[in-house]
Amino acid sequence: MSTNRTALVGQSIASMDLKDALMVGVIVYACTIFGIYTAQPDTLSAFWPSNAVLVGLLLRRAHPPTLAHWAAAIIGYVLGDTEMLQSWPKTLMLIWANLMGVSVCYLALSRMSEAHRGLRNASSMVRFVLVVISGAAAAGVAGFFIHPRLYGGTPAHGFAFWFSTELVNYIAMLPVMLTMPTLSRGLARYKRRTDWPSLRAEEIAPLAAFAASLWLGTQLGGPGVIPYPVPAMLWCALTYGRFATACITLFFSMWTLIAISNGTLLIGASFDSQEAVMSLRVGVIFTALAPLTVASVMAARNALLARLMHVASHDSLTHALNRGGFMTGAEAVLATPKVQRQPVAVLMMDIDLFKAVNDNHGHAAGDVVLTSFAGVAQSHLRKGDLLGRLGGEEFAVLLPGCSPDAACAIAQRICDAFAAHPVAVGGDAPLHSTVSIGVACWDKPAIPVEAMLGAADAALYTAKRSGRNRIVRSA
Ligand SMILES: Nc1nc2c(ncn2[C@@H]2O[C@H](COP(=O)(O)OP(=O)(O)OP(=O)(O)O)[C@@H](O)[C@H]2O)c(=O)[nH]1
Repeated sequence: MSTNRTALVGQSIASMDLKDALMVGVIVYACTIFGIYTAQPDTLSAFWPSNAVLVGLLLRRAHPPTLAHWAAAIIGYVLGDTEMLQSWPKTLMLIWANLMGVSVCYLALSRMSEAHRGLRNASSMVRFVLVVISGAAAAGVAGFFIHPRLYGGTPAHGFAFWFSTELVNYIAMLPVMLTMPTLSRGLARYKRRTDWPSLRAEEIAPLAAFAASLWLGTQLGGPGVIPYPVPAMLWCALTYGRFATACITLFFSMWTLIAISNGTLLIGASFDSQEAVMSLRVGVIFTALAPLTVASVMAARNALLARLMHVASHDSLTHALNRGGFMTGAEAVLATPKVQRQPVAVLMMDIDLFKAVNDNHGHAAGDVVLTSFAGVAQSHLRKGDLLGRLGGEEFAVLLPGCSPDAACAIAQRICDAFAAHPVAVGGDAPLHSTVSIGVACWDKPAIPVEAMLGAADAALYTAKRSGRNRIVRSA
């Protein structure tokens, strides 16, 4: 039975791998065709996305690529190249050169941590640049041998040309591939209407400044116009995420190179020699590294800030909000226009005879009771409700948009569920603690949070005096 299931799982993984490999082959083929049709006759393509896209596709899989993926990629290259009716030796040499760079980049990046690969750490860009330099150098070695045979020139020129071309393609394309959110994560982020990006002036301004600086360059001309968009791109990097910045820098690189070659951007320099073209491409792409580095440092800073905010506003034992976090969160929730028009309720909850738990079973057992209670209470709350540990064994809940009847029902459910919840403490028999809850309700949030907590606390006091393990609603 289990052998059959293992065989079935194996079969389904194999069929998924095959579909996945097919997709890799199709994408490599499409990118190859794109690269070929943007090339000048009898020269290498200026923009060759296949290799960077292939590295990105292989890295973003949950599992390492199989032989089928590599075979599909090679078939994609071969089919793309046969469109050009090239000779077999030439096709094979070009594919070998492509795979040299792809395999070095893939191997180096797959050994990097997920955070570095997603350009989320302060030093990620330095590592990324070292990797793409290695990948471009591997392609350069291939160019050293095949360029003189295919396109003439010296081996050293072949190395320089392949190295610089691959460097440009990897730096322009790979950050987009590495930082692209998965479709499911991207959709999840914008599920609710309120999560959609608001078109506020401060959010549009960096992009507008970027567009304006590109336009200004076309109007003024001269060699100084290439870095005109840099301040706007840095502004974009400070405002938007890594993926948006990677897309903007890719656009900047492609726009600059294409606009110079078709005369839209007149920089007053001649690009008759291949050396001049190489110098321009590498210069443009290195300019694009600045905003990418800023976006990556910002991602690390934002993640650190989020961690610090969490630590500052949450209780480390129960992971509920601490007093400060609860008060700030409650004030923010109650200030939203929708909540201000709705009824609101506050629960004050205090674990009964908690001192006895500590005295009889030890402080560690008391901690387990506190954690269990927070878990039980949280499991009865909705997404917009707030749970806070105000101190010791005292917890509070804010229930926005909750009628008095619903608030009492929630409080009763928490009370009953905790009384029925056995708390395992070390080798001793499980403990059964109880909780007393004071409930206070308003038609709408007209008084400060402190006063709401005071009213619920008075009801809690009555619950304690009337025998504990019960809920009391404030008068
Ligand atoms: N284990 C543990 N105990 C804590 C923590 N914070 C406060 N306490 C203890 O919680 C106990 C609170 O006891 P009391 O305020 O007397 O209340 P009680 O025993 O629950 O009695 P009633 O509230 O009247 O039912 C004290 O013994 C505190 O030392 C904590 O983080 N962990």
